[in-house]
Amino acid sequence: LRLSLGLAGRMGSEMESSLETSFSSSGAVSGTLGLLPPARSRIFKIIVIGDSNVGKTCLTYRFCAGRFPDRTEATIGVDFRERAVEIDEERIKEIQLWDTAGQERFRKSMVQHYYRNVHAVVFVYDMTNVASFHSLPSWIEECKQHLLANDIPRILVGNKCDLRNAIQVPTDLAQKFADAHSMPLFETSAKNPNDNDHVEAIFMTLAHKLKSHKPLMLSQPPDSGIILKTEPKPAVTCWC
Ligand SMILES: Nc1nc2c(ncn2[C@@H]2O[C@H](COP(=O)(O)OP(=O)(O)OP(=O)(O)O)[C@@H](O)[C@H]2O)c(=O)[nH]1
Repeated sequence: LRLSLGLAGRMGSEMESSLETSFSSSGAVSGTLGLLPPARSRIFKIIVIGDSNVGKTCLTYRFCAGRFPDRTEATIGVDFRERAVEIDEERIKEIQLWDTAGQERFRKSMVQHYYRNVHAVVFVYDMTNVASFHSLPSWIEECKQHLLANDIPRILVGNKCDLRNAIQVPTDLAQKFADAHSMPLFETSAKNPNDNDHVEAIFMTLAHKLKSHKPLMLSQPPDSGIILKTEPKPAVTCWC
């Protein structure tokens, strides 16, 4: 299921408490999700941020659709992808991945919406592009500026590890950075699921960390799209 909201113009101030979403037949389809999720599902909102071209769309697609997309275009605004998962044999939870635009011109008007009611953040860099690694402090700074609580789980993901001969960011350097910012580091490939840390395992690890968080509530209006209503901020959870 892909919930698409590409244009800033569609995101008015009512977005603070609700998101009007629309279905896209061309989008990612969850392996376990029916056409409409059950009412009152638990939703974990995870934003995926990093420079343009690092592979945010491919990573979220890999997790939600189970494969590498045939082609991608620069994300405009934000794309949502969702997948229902079972955690510790508990009832189904919705993992909602916000695939944000890396290009400044495609994100600036809606950036404040990304950061509302976030449960976790995934910072992505491209292992074959050292500039995307050097940009990470500015992404961390952006989170700070949007008053993201310090205790919100964050992870660092180096993508494209399948391009072995082109690696520019050594693991030990990335590990030092991750340690300095108290984040776990994962190196992966959205393209080749057999390389290093599996995308599936990365997001499921995050979901396990989140399971004690207070959920967003989901309700279904009688004759329109789905409305996701936010509850008060999630309870504090330790990321350790
Ligand atoms: N070899 C390889 N290529 C990848 C991988 N992940 C993404 N790519 C390629 O990298 C390019 C950018 O991928 P996207 O997922 O669109 O990047 P993005 O970070 O979403 O970019 P923006 O939407 O502009 O922010 C595409 O050509 C992908 O095919 C990977 O794991 N390995």
